[in-house]
Formats: sequence, structure tokens, C-alpha cells
Amino acid sequence: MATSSRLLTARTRRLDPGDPRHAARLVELLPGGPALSWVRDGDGLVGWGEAARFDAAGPNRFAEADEWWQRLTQRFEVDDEVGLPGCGPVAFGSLAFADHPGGSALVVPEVLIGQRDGVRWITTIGGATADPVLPAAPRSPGAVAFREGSAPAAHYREAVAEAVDRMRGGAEVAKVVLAHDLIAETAQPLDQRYLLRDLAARYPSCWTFAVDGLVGATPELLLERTGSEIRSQVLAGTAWPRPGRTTEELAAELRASEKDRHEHDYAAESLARRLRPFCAELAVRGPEVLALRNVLHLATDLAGRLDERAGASLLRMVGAVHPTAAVGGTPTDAAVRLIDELERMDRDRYAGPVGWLDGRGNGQFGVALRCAQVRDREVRLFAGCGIVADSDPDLEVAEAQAKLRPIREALAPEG
Ligand SMILES: C=C(O[C@H]1C=CC=C(C(=O)O)[C@@H]1O)C(=O)O
Repeated sequence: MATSSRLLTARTRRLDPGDPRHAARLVELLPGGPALSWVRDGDGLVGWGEAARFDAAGPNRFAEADEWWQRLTQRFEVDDEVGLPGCGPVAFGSLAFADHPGGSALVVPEVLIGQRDGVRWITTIGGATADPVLPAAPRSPGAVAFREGSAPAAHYREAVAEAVDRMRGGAEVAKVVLAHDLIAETAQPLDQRYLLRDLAARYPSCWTFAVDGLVGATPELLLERTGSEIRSQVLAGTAWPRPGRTTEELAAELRASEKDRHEHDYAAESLARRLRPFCAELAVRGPEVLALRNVLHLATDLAGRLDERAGASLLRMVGAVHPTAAVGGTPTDAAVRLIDELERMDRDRYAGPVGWLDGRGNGQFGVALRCAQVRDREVRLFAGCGIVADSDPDLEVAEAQAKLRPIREALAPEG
């Protein structure tokens, strides 16, 4: 936690095309050690070092993190010659899914390199130096052995079947998202950049992220703020590649599936309902089909203009909309209780908000999906599925397998 009241300096400079750091992909610029990343289609932010950090837990984690960031940004002397969102001081954040247990963290890197619309910049905090070196490629972690996590797949199937029974029996919950974990152990300590490079290459349209050891490539944008504009894309309802089916056929099936449409509508409605109080305008468009290499999703876009009178910061709004029914359920409180009862695992920061915010109130937070918590040689992967009364437990197990693919394949590309 940064506690002193001294002034911090943040210096942002444009990286000119002659600089060797201008040509490489952002994730290739990360030196070894804990990585910070939020990159999509080549644009985004990567950072390293820790100029300041805030840890929080419990139901007030969003408000406490917000307060800390507001206070910290007042202590910054900013020298920013670029002026784009993501310039000046930036904090990367990863927040716990649940009120209990789970820890949340905001980390302000000492060095950050960003790119937006062809402009690349570097921000240094507190006089940190950033020599123009291109780090060597990360080494493979060697052989990978997979074992069951705290919620084995067989247990997951039972939990899904139990949820379906209860919903068919008239339980108060109309949708619940249940998840399970999987542990991978690598022969050598895992360099986070090994995952990041692979994820950014294979899932360019997802946000490849790393914050405090949570590494993944999420397709789901929870909330983005640029000035007074906000944007979100809610995902729920999934199909995955099957032999003999083209992507177009899978997309048509997904569009026509009533079960997936129900699952999707709960998520889109929950987000729109919770965003509206903050907005002067809010447009909802969808669902369309979003196709990735491992899955296809139904996707609804939300775009709005903030109501200045609501005066809410990005982190407060993120706290207000989390958990949407894409990761919690409907109604939220009852679904979260059911998750607790049936899942019987600590989600930690899986399915929580992950992203970044700057000193002017801009930022982007996604939902931490298709991800793993990396601790040296142990990697904990997560995947979950929205369950409604029409769900088939065997298909949900297969769907969760498809959602584990990005990290599984990044860990063991040929295995
Ligand atoms: C909970 C996950 O995905 C969510 C996001 C998109 C589609 C989902 C689904 O169709 O079940 C889930 O709601 C996950 O990837 O672990």
C-alpha cells in the first residue's frame, strides 16, 4: 500500500518510430517477472515494476480501491506530452469475484508502454528508467501435468445436474453460472510472458491480460469509459466447434437456440438494468454472434453517455454492475448463494473484473474469463457455464472444456 504523502511524478513521452520499442508487439516488450497487460488487436497497455499497490478484500473492495486511486492520483505531478486515454499514471486492477473470500489488487507500474490508434508512448513513474532493450523470448516451462482442482469435473457435472433439478422444481433462481477449476503443474517455473505471447497471437480480438499473476484472454468487456462515453459487450450463450459443422452452421444453431437465447437475455438485461441509473442515454444492440477459435457466443453491445449528475467513477460503476448474469445468475443474490453452495470452490479473481484505469477517469474492465492464476510452477485454470432449466449437464461439461482451451493450449502448444 502506498501510504506516504510525498509527490509522485508520471512522465509520458511518445516513442518515435526509430525507437526499437516502437516496432515490437506490446507483449514482446515485457521484461521477465510479474507482468501487467491489457492488449487487444495490438493496442493496449503493458507495464512492469510496482510504483504503488493497494490490496483490498470484502464487500467494500470497489469503493476502497476507488478511494485509494482518487487520493493517489491527487499526489501525482503529471508531465504528459501525448494526452490519450491510458497516458499519465495508470493502475491495473483485478478484483475478487465474491465478497468473501478472495483478494483484490490495484497495481501502478513503474514503467508502462501503451499504444492506441498507431501512437505509442512510454510512461515512467518516480524517475524509473526504461532502457531501450528488447527482452529475449521467454522459455518454455517444459512438460505440463494436469490434475483435478478443488472442484473436479465429475463434481462439476453433479453440481450442474443439481442446479437443473432445482430450477425445474421451481427454485427461485432462473439462471446460475457454475464453474470448476483445473490445475496444471509445469516442470519449470512459468514465465507469464509465455502465456501472454501465445494468447495475444491466437486470440487477437480478446483482451490479453495479466494482473498480479492472473493471466488470460477474455472476450468479454464489462465496462469501458472514455470521457463521458461508456461501452460494454455482454456475452452469454455458447456453441463450440464440432466435427462436420462449419462456423456459419454453428452460428445459425446458436442464434436459433432458445436455451442460449434465454441464458443470454438474463445477462444482457441485468447489465442494462444496472447501468441505466448512471446514464443519460443507453443504447442496447444485439445479440449478434461473436466467433472465436474455441467458442462462439451470443453478444449484446451497450453504448451510453454518462449522466454527469450521477458522478460515478469507473470503479464504482464496475462495482455496481458486477456480477452480471454472465458470471453470477438471476436473480443475483440468490444465484450467488447457489454458486457458493453448489460449486464448493473459491473462485478467487476468476470471473471478477480485470482491467485498468487512468488518472482522468478513463479505463477498461473486462470479466476475467479464459484465465488462470499463475504461482510459480502451479497454474490454476477456470471455466464456467450459464445454467438454465433446459441445460444438459454433459453438454455443459463439454462447453467448459472448450473454454479451458485457450490456456491449455498456451501452456502446451503441441500437447
Ligand atoms: C463463465 C464463463 O463464460 C461466460 C461468458 C460467456 C458465455 C457464457 C456461457 O455461455 O455460459 C458464460 O456466461 C467462462 O468462460 O468461464
